[in-house]
Amino acid sequence: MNMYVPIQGFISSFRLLDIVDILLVAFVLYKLYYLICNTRAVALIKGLLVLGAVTVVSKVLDLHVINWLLQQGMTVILVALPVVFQPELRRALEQIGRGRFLRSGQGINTEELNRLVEEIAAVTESLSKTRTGALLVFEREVGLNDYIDTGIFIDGTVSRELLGNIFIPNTPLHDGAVIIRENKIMAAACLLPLTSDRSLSTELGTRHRAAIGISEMADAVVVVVSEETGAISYTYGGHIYRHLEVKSLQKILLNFLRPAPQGWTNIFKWRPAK
Ligand SMILES: Nc1ncnc2c1ncn2[C@@H]1O[C@H](COP(=O)(O)OP(=O)(O)OP(=O)(O)O)[C@@H](O)[C@H]1O
Repeated sequence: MNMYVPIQGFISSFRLLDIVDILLVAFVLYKLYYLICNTRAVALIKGLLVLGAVTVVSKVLDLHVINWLLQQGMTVILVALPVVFQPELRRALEQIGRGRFLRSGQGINTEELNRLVEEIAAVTESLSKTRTGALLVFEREVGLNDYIDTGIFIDGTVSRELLGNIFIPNTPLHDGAVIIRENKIMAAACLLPLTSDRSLSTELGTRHRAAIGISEMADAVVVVVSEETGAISYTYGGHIYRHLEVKSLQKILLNFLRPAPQGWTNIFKWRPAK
């Protein structure tokens, strides 16, 4: 039998639409990768891959009992997934619903971004020196209107003076978080969800737990200044990165908030901020 016949058959039946089909699947997989990278879901996927590999090996070796147990376990895991990963699923659906899944552009230009980051660096440095507690949430693709609604609406351009004023202790706006959208302070004194992660250091109180909590629910990047130590930290994807220098914070913010390249041609060149 000629072994090239199936390949020839495959090539001759290949249509232009199949290329479109493959490109679409590649695009959706790429976007899904962006949604889950730097989240808890990565560890889960690794776990599922290991379980899948063990299931295949047990099937090949005819280990009936182990194979049966693994298959039953898989069913339970698949049913439990939507419950455990409700925040991630909600985030994914929100992005699709807001049309962001297909959008690569953001509303802030490089000049505005540089100014924003300068202002944030200046105010963070001064808050850190005076040991004034602060919580700054930078909205990215996932909308934070639910949390903006819990605070006091401001809608003012970001400046070191305005932010410095907001966080003066014992004033009405200092308690809670400031939420920033592009280069606007949308609201202050916002209430954020606390993380339920029990493995966190006991040094971290509610301010830091709120910063981690919101970063689990959305793709926001959050800057925290500790009232107790003046230490600067940021959170993203449910992780906290502590004791930052102002210079590193500037680089991190530039990276996270930089405008994405515009247009379809650049969509595959774009990389999620790490
Ligand atoms: N759910 C929340 N959402 C927004 N802000 C919160 C929330 N819970 C607490 N905060 C802020 O954190 C402050 C309390 O900080 P706390 O001392 O418990 O935290 P911490 O992580 O130890 O921070 P610090 O190092 O600054 O003391 C509150 O006054 C309030 O401003």
